[in-house]
Amino acid sequence: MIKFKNVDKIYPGGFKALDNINLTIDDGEFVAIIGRSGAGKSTLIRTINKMHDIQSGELTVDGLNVSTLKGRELRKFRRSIGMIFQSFNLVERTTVIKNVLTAFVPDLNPLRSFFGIFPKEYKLKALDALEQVDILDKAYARADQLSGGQKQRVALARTLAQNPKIILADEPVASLDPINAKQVMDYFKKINTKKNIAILINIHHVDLALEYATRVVGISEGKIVYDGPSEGVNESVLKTIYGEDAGELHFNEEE
Ligand SMILES: Nc1ncnc2c1ncn2[C@@H]1O[C@H](COP(=O)(O)OP(=O)(O)OP(=O)(O)O)[C@@H](O)[C@H]1O
Repeated sequence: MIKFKNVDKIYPGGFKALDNINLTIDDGEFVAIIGRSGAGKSTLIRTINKMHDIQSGELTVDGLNVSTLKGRELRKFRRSIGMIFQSFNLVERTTVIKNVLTAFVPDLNPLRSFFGIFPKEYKLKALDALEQVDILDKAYARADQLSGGQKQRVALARTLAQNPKIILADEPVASLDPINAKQVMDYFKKINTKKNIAILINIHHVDLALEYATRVVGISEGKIVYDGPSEGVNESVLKTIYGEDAGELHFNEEE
């Protein structure tokens, strides 16, 4: 369970990017975070694995106070939380399987890690993760030979290899065409339902957010202005989140 209690995030320079956030996310939920550019979506997601520190309030994950974590404890904590980025963050000039195997680097002794020697058990786990996102046939292809959608599936496999309880995804489909975007979203859904992994996804595509997430959190100027089921997101909610420009989203209540 992720719990924000009166959380503020203030960037150096004094900009308040999160303003009194109160939010509880249970195990296995699929939550989309939506809002205008600069609303604070990335900041919110990145406080959860302490990529960003908070300034006040309390943020806990399964009872652990995130602010107090450091060193080995923080590294262990981060391994239980997968992170997916818009830009995939793969090592392009190496194979797909080696990219997935990087998930196990923290488990290796330094010598094995230096030479990139992975025990068979880890290779089998990496292949299994690739199979879960149906990309096993590309295991020995170089990452730079894959399409954007395939790269994001490899990134998902690498995250799955970590055996996370939570996956944070920061605009994971923003650079994909609509077909690949839907395909990647299908894998998020599959992982969420089959493995009961909580998914928190920042997304600009409102249609995809409503189709895939069961819960939507709308952010505006660092504040939560909507938190409820996807079905509850109507035109007036979109106006609250996006302002009057929401009309341009062509939201259709009858869909
Ligand atoms: N390192 C930083 N230093 C100062 N201000 C920052 C920093 N990172 C983000 N901000 C500001 O905090 C606010 C929230 O940024 P954030 O990236 O969380 O927004 P976002 O909703 O994810 O936007 P986008 O959809 O464009 O990615 C923005 O006004 C941004 O300019």
